[in-house]
Amino acid sequence: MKCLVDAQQISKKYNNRVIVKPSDFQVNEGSITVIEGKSGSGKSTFLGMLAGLEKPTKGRLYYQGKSFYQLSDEEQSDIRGSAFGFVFQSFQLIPELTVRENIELPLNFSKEDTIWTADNVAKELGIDSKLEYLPGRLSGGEQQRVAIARALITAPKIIFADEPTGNLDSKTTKQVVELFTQLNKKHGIAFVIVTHEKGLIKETQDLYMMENGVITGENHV
Ligand SMILES: Nc1ncnc2c1ncn2[C@@H]1O[C@H](COP(=O)(O)OP(=O)(O)OP(=O)(O)O)[C@@H](O)[C@H]1O
Repeated sequence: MKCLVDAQQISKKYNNRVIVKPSDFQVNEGSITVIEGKSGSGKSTFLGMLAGLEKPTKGRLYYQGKSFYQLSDEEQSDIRGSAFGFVFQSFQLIPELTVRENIELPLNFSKEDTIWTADNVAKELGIDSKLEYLPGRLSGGEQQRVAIARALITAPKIIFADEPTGNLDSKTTKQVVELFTQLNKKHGIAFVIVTHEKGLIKETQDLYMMENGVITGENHV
């Protein structure tokens, strides 16, 4: 299995407070990785470091063999824009833009060609009838599907999801989880999901726990 992201002894401190202790971590092509932990355990910070959004205080992060945080800002944004997709708890859709415009936003930041269009990605996620709506008219579950469509449109290798079901009821949570596993199986997209919910994804082989900035669990490299 090919390793996409290889973190070596990454750690984070804020004002001398250790938020994430030095950790090694790998994300493999086509894998589903889940990191469970309580609020404040350091999950979002850890995910941000893996996703190239937050520079570790110490340690190295390699993306396909390149030392990510030693690349130029432009090279870093190119990788984030083309190879990574992001899904957040609060959806982070732009209320003034239509669903179609929200989905197409990342295309402005990606240099790579993509196989997806707003139409076919929306169809895949069952929101094709909502493309011309503003996000405010959609339910929470539908809004998260729009956010997933937006993450998908650049055909990323990895989608990083920070509490993606945190604002959803249990039925919608199940649907979103099914969608992730379906996208993983069908398109080989890797997912890294942080959550406070235990047992969110049963299919995962890569389950970790985060507690007080320490990550535990077995990495199936
Ligand atoms: N930019 C920052 N400056 C200072 N402290 C920060 C910063 N970002 C995070 N922290 C602190 O780091 C700790 C871990 O935060 P983090 O968001 O990573 O945890 P989490 O497990 O994702 O929690 P939650 O699920 O509540 O978001 C918290 O105590 C938080 O206050």
